[in-house]
Amino acid sequence: MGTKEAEAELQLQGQADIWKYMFSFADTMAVKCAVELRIPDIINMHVEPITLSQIVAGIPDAHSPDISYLARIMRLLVRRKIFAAHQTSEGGETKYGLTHSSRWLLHDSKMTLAPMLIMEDHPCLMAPWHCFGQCVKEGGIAFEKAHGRMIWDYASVNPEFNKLFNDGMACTSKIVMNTFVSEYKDGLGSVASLVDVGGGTGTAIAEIVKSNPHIKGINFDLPHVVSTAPIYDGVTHVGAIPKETGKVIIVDVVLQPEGNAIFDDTGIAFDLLMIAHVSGGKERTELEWKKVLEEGGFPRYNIIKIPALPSIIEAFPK
Ligand SMILES: C[S@@+](CC[C@H](N)C(=O)[O-])C[C@H]1O[C@@H](n2cnc3c(N)ncnc32)[C@H](O)[C@@H]1O
Repeated sequence: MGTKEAEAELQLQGQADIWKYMFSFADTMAVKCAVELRIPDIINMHVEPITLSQIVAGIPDAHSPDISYLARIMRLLVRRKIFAAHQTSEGGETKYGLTHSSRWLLHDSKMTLAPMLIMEDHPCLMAPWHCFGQCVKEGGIAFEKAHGRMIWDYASVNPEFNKLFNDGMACTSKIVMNTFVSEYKDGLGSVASLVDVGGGTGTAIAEIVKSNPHIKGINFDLPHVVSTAPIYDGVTHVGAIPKETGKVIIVDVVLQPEGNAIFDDTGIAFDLLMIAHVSGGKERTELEWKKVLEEGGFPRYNIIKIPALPSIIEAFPK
């Protein structure tokens, strides 16, 4: 290929990339629609792949459904491997089944990302993403620019948002803790009491205590969050870290900006999420964690990689 043709090809690819990024949100909205309509649950209930009419028949309150819209949304979702399309016979109706991705979107499953997806893609939490330019130009907090107050204040006066947020966090915690308790057995053996700082409604500490009944669990969060938290055996509130024997166990992303592991891209997106939703929050590279921990009086640390988005960071006081 000559230089001119190669340049033209690169230009065309560049244009195609921009079209793709311009409409990346279409994937998000299509998945959100499927979760809102509980399509994964409807398919799961039937056990076997089902037709569009069967899907529509299972959608609650669909009084005058438009199946052609659903067909077009499903076409994209099949392309993205969220659902699998099965052609039963030549010219026969397509049937839709679950995939490894949509199994994570079942509402009534112990391990689900559905509440997190509904939360993150809610207009209220999407609005701050539109304020990034403003943040770069003048600093400040994206959520506050979009909603006039910080996220935790907003949640404290808006019970519906408080529930949306806490439910999203709780389902994510359950997934991460499932991996955490099996991958960090040794680290938990010697722990007598454990404080989850900013532990939300206590899902994480409850999961830890359930499989480690020797641990006294303490869930620490804001009053409007704790007041809606379920009661868990072995979990109470407030605590402190003993100087000599204590450690801080952090379960958070360790960014690998150049990395190619399966969660590395999502880690970078989570860092932007921190700009969008919280004040001063960020995801950190190992070097940044080291600095924060040293400044906080925890000069020794281990990073334990687990098969999950976050890693385990054990930090020990001087
Ligand atoms: C990103 S959420 C994490 C929730 C939980 N750790 C989880 O992973 O599911 C951050 C939590 O910090 C809590 N929080 C924010 N500021 C706080 C403060 N000053 N004191 C205690 N908790 C706080 C929020 O209410 C929220 O539940």
